[in-house]
Amino acid sequence: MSTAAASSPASYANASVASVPTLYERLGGSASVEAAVDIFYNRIIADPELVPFFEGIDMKKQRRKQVAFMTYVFGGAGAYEGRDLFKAHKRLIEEQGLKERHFDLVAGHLLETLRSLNVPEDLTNEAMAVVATAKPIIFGRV
Ligand code: HEM
Repeated sequence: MSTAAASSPASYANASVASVPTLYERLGGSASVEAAVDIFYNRIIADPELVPFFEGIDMKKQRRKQVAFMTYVFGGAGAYEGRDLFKAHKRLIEEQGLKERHFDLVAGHLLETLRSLNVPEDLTNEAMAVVATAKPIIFGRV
């Protein structure tokens, strides 16, 4: 019954890759990630505890960098060309008092953003688990 192609390991692997969409695809692709990043930064700059860190930062560029980063970590792109997250936040830690507490506030804004977009809870949890992996990197614990 089975053809040579169907039973060959290579075609079997390809078929399974094609049928498992990435988190990026399941979230809705570029339009959804861009919408989420937009709301996310609007929330951050409206938060009095967080806005001081973004003083003097070009928010248009920042949004673009965050879209690129999230696209990558959610599986939508093969490469991330931005700065290493430890280096990108080093100045904030050393000179502006960035603490893990601020990270938790930022993560909370992402959670509320995804909820406000009615992203299903299982996808939201998956996205939050990916973002949590950034914490030890930013604070130099890896
Ligand atoms: C959820 C965790 C976080 C992620 C995934 C993240 C991601 C990023 C990325 C991708 C960049 C751009 C890197 C580049 O220049 O190529 C960046 C820069 C930056 N992030 Fe974060 N970040 C996170 C947490 C935070 C927190 C907690 C703060 C402050 C409250 C913050 C403030 C900033 C600022 C101010 C910059 C610009 C730094 C500069 O250009 O000198 N980030 N972040």
